[in-house]
Formats: sequence, C-alpha cells, structure tokens
Amino acid sequence: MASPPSAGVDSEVGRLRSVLLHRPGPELERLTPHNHDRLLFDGIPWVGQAQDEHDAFAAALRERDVEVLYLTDLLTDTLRDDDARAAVVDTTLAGRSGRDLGDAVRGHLRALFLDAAPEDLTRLLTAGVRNDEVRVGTGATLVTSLLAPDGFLVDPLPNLLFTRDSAVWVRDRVAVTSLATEARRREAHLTDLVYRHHPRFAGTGLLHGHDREPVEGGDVLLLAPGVLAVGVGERTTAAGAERLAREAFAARVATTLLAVPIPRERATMHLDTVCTMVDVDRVVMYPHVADSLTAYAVTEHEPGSGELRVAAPEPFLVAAAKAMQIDTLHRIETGLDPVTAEREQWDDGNNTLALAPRLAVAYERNDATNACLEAAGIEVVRIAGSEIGSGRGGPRCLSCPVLRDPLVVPEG
Ligand SMILES: NC(=[NH2+])NCCC[C@H](N)C(=O)O
Repeated sequence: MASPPSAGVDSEVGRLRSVLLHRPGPELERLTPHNHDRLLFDGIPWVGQAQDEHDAFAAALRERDVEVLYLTDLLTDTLRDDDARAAVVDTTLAGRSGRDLGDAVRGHLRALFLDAAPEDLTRLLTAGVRNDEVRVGTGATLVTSLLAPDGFLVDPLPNLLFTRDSAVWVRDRVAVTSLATEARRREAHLTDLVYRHHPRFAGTGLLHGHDREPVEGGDVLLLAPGVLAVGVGERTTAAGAERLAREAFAARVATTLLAVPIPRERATMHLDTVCTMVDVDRVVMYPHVADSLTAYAVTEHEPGSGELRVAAPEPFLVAAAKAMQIDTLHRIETGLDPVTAEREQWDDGNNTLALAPRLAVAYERNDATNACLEAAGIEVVRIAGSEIGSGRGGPRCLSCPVLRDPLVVPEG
C-alpha cells in the first residue's frame, strides 16, 4: 500500500496536518532602532516573550494534532549535505549583497561558512554576520575598514518568522517565491535549499523560484482546489502573478488564478492582511476594502495551450464564487466601526490560520473581530501576539501549511 502523502495543500481550510514554522531566534536580537524599518519590523521585540508566544502558538497547533516542523531544523539537516552547503554559500555570497563584500571578505566568509558545523551555519545564515564578528579585521580590507563595527556583512533575517511568504504549496508542488524586498530576498534561498535537498521532500516538483518575478506567499490564497487568488500590490507584481499562473496551469495544479489588486501600503502589504478563509465558502475581510476589491480572472484559452485569457475585472467575491463554482462566497460581516476595524486590521485581525473548516487561529487582541467570527459559528483559537506581531504578521503569516487533508475527497 502506498504511504499517505507527507506534503500537499489544495485549499485554505482543509484539515491542517503539517505546518512549517520558524521559532524566532538570534536574528531578532539584531534589530535596533536604526535598522528595524529597513528590516521591516515596526519596533524592537522582546525576544524571550516573542519566543514564549511562538511556543504557545506551536503548542496550540500540536494539541490539535498538527505536526510542527521548524525551518531551522530542516535547514540544519539539509546543510549536512555538501552539495546543499556549497549551493547556499554560493547564493548567499552572490548577487547584490555579495558584490558589496569585495573579494577578500567574500573569500573569508566562504571559508567560514564551508568550515562551520551545520548548526553553526544555520545560525550564520539566519542571524547574519556582523563586521566585528569576523577576523578579517579592520585595516585588512577596505570593506571592513569603512563599515561600522556593528554593520552587517550578511544581514540577519528577522522576517523568517513569517514562513508563509517564502514558499507556498499548491497541491503536490511547492512554489518557492521571489520576495520583493532586499531585506527578505535571502529567505527564499533557504526554503529553496530545503525543498531541493531535504530527504522529506525528495522528488517534490518545484514551481516559480527565488530569481523569478516577485511573488510572496502572503498574497497567495488557495480559494478552492485549482483556484488561486493572488494579491497584486506592494509585494507581488502583475508579472509575478502572471508567471505563477502560467506555471500552475502548465503543472496542472490550477485552472484559474484571480489577480486581486490591493493598495500598495504597508497595512495591506499582502492579500492575507485583508482577507483570509475560515470555511469552505466564507472569508473574513477588512470592511474598508470589502466592497471595492476586484479580481481579474486568468485562465487558459485551451487547457495546456499556455495561452492566457484575462477577463475584465469583477467584484472579488463574485469572481471568486464563479471560479470556485459555488453560489456565493460569503463574507463574515464584522460590522465594526471604522476606527476599530482599522485598528484590528493593522493588528492582523483578518489574518487567521484555518485548522479546518470553521476552526481558526487568531490573535487574542482583536476582540471585536474575534467576537464576530464566533457569532458566525467559527471556533477561534486565540493566541498572544504582542511581540511576534511587531513584525506585522498574524497567525497565517507565521505558518506555511505543508500538508492539509484534501478538501474534496477524490472518488474511488
Ligand atoms: N503574509 C504576511 N502578511 N506576512 C507578513 C510579513 C511581515 C514582514 N515584516 C514584512 O514586512 O514582509
């Protein structure tokens, strides 16, 4: 008998079986008043408390029989393989940030990385490398001499916490994304490495890739099997969504992609900051955008032709219901006054993680939104997020589902 699949996701709400998280670690200790904006955090989190909050989140998932995988564990396992190690050292030291290093520092870091034990290399890649932590030494290179002692040769990756964004499963494929901001680009090098080299994922077909047009996982919603909604705004570009459509169609993992323009603002950096699914036919949505959100349905002229057809825009809920082949995609009426709605949207009230239809994890702080969810019959698992939320992300952002039960049980 074939063993059950260990990975694959075809909806937002199928029973969650396995999820990839990143427990916040030393990379968060690198945030300072000078660099937090550039590194996309709104403040300086209290790291111990952030870890406790994250552990409580993981425990809530495990209590409901969800397997929790940690990115750094998978990465460390992966780095035991020499080819994987060589690959990540190359990608880390190449590109724009690599060019800033110059030959001497690059050579020094290459040796440091290649000699490090797997656990240490994981730490170097995630927490970054400060000028005063290397022994090239002031005076030995122009690059290290002109950089402040606490300047970074390799930036830390505090946003690894938001595992949602650097990869997204679409059925049995995983799309390694291409993160739009310089501060996050390297995160996808690490997910790419894990999915290519970790034995658990051997043979998995990859989509997209970190060198493609920008797509971030927070923008991608699997509305129903074969139907993707992709936010296009501050992060994911139209070209990114178009590329993903072509790839998903060619791989036969989707038949429709709804491109959904969203305001290019920090508060709405991803589609999942304004809308997430909590049931097979229900979403929770930020009221300020609910009536104005539109979608352009992208399909193929003929299946397999590779020729795209882009429909005229329609209201998002209308286009979504059509593509999902249901009568109505319902919006849970939060009925919040505009100020409460705006405050709770900012604190990721609409950013829920469904564990199954009508069962979702949400930040406890968003009292009004959670009360509306419960009034609508959604069971809410409340978690604390005062510190982990300072990077502006909620339960959905903090998690990358790796395995969910299929929404529609295949016949036969
Ligand atoms: N899926 C999400 N909404 N992720 C939130 C990511 C937050 C992160 N600080 C960023 O600016 O990129």
